[in-house]
Amino acid sequence: MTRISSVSLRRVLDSRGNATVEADVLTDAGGFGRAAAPSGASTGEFEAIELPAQEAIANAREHAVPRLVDTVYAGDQRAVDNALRAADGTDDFSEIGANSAVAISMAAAKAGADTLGAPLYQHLGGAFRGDNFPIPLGNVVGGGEHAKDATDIQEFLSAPVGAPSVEEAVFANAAVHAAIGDIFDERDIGAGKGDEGAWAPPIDDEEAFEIVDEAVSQVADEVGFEIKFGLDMAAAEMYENGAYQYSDGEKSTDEQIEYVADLVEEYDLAYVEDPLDENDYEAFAELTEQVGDQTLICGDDLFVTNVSRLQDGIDANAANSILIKPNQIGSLSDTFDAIELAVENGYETIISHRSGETEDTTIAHLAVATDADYIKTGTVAGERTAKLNELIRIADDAV
Ligand SMILES: C=C(OP(=O)(O)O)C(=O)O
Ligand SMILES: [Mg+2]
Repeated sequence: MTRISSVSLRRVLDSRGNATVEADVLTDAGGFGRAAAPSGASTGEFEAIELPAQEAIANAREHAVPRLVDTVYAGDQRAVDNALRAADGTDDFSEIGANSAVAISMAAAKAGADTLGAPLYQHLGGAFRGDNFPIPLGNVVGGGEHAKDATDIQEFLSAPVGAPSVEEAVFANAAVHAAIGDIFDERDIGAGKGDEGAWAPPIDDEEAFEIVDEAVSQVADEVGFEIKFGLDMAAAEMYENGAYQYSDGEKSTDEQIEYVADLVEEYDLAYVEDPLDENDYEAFAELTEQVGDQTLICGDDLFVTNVSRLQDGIDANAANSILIKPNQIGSLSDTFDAIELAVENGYETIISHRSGETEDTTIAHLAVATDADYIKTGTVAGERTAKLNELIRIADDAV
């Protein structure tokens, strides 16, 4: 039986050294699941609410745990998530915290899988999943909200689109990261690392483009398959007083559209996330019209894994892909609903980590379970390699 027999919550560290919520769920039959909530730094305005960890834990213990224990079956994910929604009573999980909600939701899924003796990706995705793997987008250079005194653009992402296997793709991204480190050494550029393990160099975006382009071509030649790159511009963070604020001046919305369209052409970008402000569906639609047949225009802060915001985007023809972050919406059921709506409407899906992470590997399983096109989960750093290594294990039938 997958009936939940206990839910324990505790405060643990995330990769930035902040407190986050970890949940353990046990079932009558001895099934066990553990999951922890990640945390964003460049969060979207419309995300579900993350409460301070202790407050989220106290509120979830009072309101959510009694509704789950001895009542709900961990194998019935909708019932788990409906109980969390009912316990919370708000649209944005501001009562029990999206951090408690998502940790419990993911831990219950793992407990359900464990009770059934199935890997998580199979419990979530069914018997026919496990043969297709997402392309990992690997953050290799970055700045923005993730590192001070580095690039304006938040993330430069290696995209090994021609890799014959997920394992080779993961190693290609690590090789691009290493090649960039070598180029910095040659140019005497001292670079630290940002929150996600990407290089955080004190250079302008133009030089970063040149270096990433060189590293990607060099590694592609070495490995013998195509590697492109992409960006997370996190433009909502730059948008102030009606314009996009760069270190060397500001750009109007029209100038930003032109700038991004030119970058797509010049560097043959595979992917551009949040190139425009999170409230500007119209500008997203204009850019998608211009370059959407050449690249992925992805909504992260724009859609926040929320079906209603995604539906608005579909209606406006804004973007052609969606970033999926379970903690932006607070439950796996809501996450699946967003993925389903995206797929039905021809939007590609990119399952994503947050800048604050733990060793939790749920998103690797989620990507395989939903046959996602891409996964964005870093390149190096233990909390990132935890997910990448889990993908390699899934491909090797070793989970
Ligand atoms: C992973 C990201 O960063 P954060 O978690 O800080 O929102 C992102 O913006 O896509
Ligand atoms: Mg983003």
